[in-house]
Amino acid sequence: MTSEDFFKRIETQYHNQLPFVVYRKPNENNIFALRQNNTDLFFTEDFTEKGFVFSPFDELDKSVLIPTDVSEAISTDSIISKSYTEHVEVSNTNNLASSESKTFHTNLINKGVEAIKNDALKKVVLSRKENISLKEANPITIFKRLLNTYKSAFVYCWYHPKIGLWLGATPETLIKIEGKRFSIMALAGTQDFKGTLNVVWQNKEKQEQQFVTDFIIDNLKTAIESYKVSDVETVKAGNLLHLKTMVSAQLKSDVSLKEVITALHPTPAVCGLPKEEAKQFILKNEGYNREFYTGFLGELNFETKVSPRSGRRNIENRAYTVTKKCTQLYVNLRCMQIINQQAIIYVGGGITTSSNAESEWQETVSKSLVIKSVL
Ligand SMILES: C=C(O[C@@H]1C=C(C(=O)O)C=C[C@H]1O)C(=O)O
Repeated sequence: MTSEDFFKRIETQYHNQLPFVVYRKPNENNIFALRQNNTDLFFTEDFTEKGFVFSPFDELDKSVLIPTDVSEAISTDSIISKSYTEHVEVSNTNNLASSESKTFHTNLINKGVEAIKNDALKKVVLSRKENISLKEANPITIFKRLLNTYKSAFVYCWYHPKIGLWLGATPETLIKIEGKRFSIMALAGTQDFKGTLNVVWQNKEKQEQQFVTDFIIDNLKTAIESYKVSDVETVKAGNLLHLKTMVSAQLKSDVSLKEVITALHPTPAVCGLPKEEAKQFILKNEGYNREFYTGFLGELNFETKVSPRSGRRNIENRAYTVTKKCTQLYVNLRCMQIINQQAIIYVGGGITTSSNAESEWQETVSKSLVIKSVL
């Protein structure tokens, strides 16, 4: 489908207030969309359903599903758009609120550090939201800018008339599962990108990233056959750098996707350690509802044709190509919600015993630029 037709269909869907999701996976060209043909609100019961899942931070809240069987699936392989370079004017009307917001956030961070020093927590990810007034708020235009700006992110725009409209460009994969093989990303630690990947990381960042890797292994130990952990790598995400490792493993045959997701989400990359205590600290102290920020989203139980990994490439062998269930979920970071003429941007960072409130505040400011730069 041409990109004009593709985006026309998305615009029509939005205009008719029907649910849809449009997205592009990291470093890929194809842009996919699901257009739901009614306004019903569907939820996943046990993650055996097929569709695009949109899950909140608090796992006690329900995960929304755009089921494939009531949706039209469309795709295009490029974005050719006249409008994406138009600049939407931003007027930041909350400069006053911003100094209040800084005081609130730095106090929150100090409270987090105190809880860690008192041994109530080991790590906690603390966040805030920021409102920006938009003069023009066409989400499809903003989505195209995100596509053009963040090639290595998972870029999406998700809409349901009964929930709202979310957009984002996240650098973080929660999990990829193909059959019983899976990989999980442990991403944490942040510094500004200053032209090179060759940078020095402080112990604070190394430690907070290690917490995430250890958590993944500890929590999945009984569910997996064996596992491999990659070396720690510095990766670029927009104007920022993070530390990343990949954990790959084979799931035991009797383990369900629901068990894996329950064991993982929310990871210490977005919540903290111990998980339940950190979550309670967040719910009690952040002073707002994260909703879908730091939740996860993506393709649930999509069918993909997989060829055998080795063996002779002959016709006989090709007959063995199998259809496997594939799930690719991303953590909902570097995201915003659009309500009327307002963009609500969500940003946070990991707090450990050696966190400094001023630099943690600055980190959220840098993270907010990922989204602000396309508004
Ligand atoms: C919480 C966010 O990001 C997470 C926190 C990070 C950190 O504390 O360094 C880095 C990447 C993400 O795991 C966010 O972007 O809002």
